[in-house]
Amino acid sequence: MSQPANLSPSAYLKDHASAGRGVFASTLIPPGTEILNVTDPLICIPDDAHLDTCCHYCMAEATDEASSVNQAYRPPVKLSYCLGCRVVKYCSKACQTTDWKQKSHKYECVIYKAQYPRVLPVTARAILRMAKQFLSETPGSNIVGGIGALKAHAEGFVKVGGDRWEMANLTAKGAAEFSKVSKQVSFEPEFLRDMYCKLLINSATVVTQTFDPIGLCLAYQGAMFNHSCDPNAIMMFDGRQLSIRSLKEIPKDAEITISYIDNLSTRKERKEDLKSRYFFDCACSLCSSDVQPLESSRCPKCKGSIPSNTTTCPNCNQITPDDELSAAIALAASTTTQRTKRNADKSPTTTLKSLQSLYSANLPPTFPPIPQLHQDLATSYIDEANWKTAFLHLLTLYVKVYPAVYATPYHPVRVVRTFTLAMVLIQIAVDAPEGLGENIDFTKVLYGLLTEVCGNVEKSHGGQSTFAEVVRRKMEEVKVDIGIDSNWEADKWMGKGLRAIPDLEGEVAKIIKIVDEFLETLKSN
Ligand SMILES: C[S@@+](CC[C@H](N)C(=O)[O-])C[C@H]1O[C@@H](n2cnc3c(N)ncnc32)[C@H](O)[C@@H]1O
Repeated sequence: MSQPANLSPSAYLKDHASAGRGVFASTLIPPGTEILNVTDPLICIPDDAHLDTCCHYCMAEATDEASSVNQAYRPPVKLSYCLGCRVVKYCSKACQTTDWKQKSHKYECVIYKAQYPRVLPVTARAILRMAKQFLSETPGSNIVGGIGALKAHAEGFVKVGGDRWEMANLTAKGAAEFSKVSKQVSFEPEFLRDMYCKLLINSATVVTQTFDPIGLCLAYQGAMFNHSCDPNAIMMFDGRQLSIRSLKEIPKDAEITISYIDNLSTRKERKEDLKSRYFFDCACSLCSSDVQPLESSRCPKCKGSIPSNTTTCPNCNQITPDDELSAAIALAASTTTQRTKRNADKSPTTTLKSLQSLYSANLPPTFPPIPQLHQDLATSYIDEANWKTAFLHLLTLYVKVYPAVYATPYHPVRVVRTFTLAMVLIQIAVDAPEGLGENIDFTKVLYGLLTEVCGNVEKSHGGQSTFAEVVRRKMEEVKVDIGIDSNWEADKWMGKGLRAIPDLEGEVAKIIKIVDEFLETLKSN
């Protein structure tokens, strides 16, 4: 089987027993290794919500739109419309020229202009770009071979029918119709429908370095990796550059897997999601296991953890009545359904009420969707500059959730969220340090959090990444601002986490107390 050029020599492509092609380790791969790097994915474009705020080529966010973390330390980005269509924007002439010549904006521009002020949805924009690039290449080229080999699951789409199949037909028909204004080439709906199916099965959401979704990407090299709910690698983005990095040590000849979905969900939800979106029954090691760590419940008597496959507490032998447990689990499932509905009420008041109900039903902080609700609330409170409340939700995740769900301290999501926690702490220290439980030594905790982030960022994001640069600069700034005492050598504990720093024992105990008290208030409300 021919090997993609961008794949590291430590990985190889081969046919999998039950999942088509897959990528395998040709040697033992240490954690934090870059396995794939694609600087120029076939398609990488802003989604509908970010057409106005991201460069259509490099995906840079306009300065005033970027989240505070992304905005912190990079040159200001100003976007200007393409004067042809007035739909897409660029941060520089260079990006505009490359997109025009190499990425087929020259082709799209007239189509977008003809539809203006209506804007084509991201899937229609993506399939036109995909089809154009496919037809512009000579047969046998990498692009033609790459797109040709992608799974389409057309029979799956037909069989499922309903909304998804209707959407495939509608999008393809619409895009084919729009393409008729081009003097270069127009497409048949059936061809575009095939592209649409391939896009849905093989594309990924482009995220910022802090994991905020901004666009849609199709890189046939990245689409060769199969899924696991307990993946050993992760797909990341730095602008339009896609990489796949190992999350743990991967033994020689083991399959390298990424996760296609939100892993912080129950087995039932994960399996349903994978079946309906990717047409396979997940039989990964986690789905096959009797015990689902996130679905452990909490013993009402001793507060210990009860594994998901029993109702008896292994610690005190208390038996939780079956109906009590089933009611709590059903409440969690309906909260997830409600949260993921397109038009759901996402206000902090409603989210907080849901969170309080789940805690009142005696579920632990790791039970889905409790982590997601804390994250949703933290995001809303950050937007409102309500730093203290945001801090309490982020701190709960930091203390109670991340160590359980992201086993390694260098998991990129854990590192990014720890950085956000540190940034929020800075705001509190600046605005109003009093009134947060017992007085924490903000300086030490902040420096401790940043040493943790700095020590892990090489493995999580790569030392050359934009995020690593942001983190290093922030650390230098904080060192100067707080006048680091040269006797206090926190650098020694770089990357090990707050708990490992002896000087911080007292502060860590205070933090845990703050979180425990916060959870009690949520439960009793
Ligand atoms: C993005 S592609 C992955 C590469 C694919 N195996 C190939 O041959 O091109 C996604 C498709 O691969 C298959 N797949 C991925 N992970 C799988 C898994 N854990 N078990 C079974 N099939 C899987 C499914 O058919 C899914 O729709």
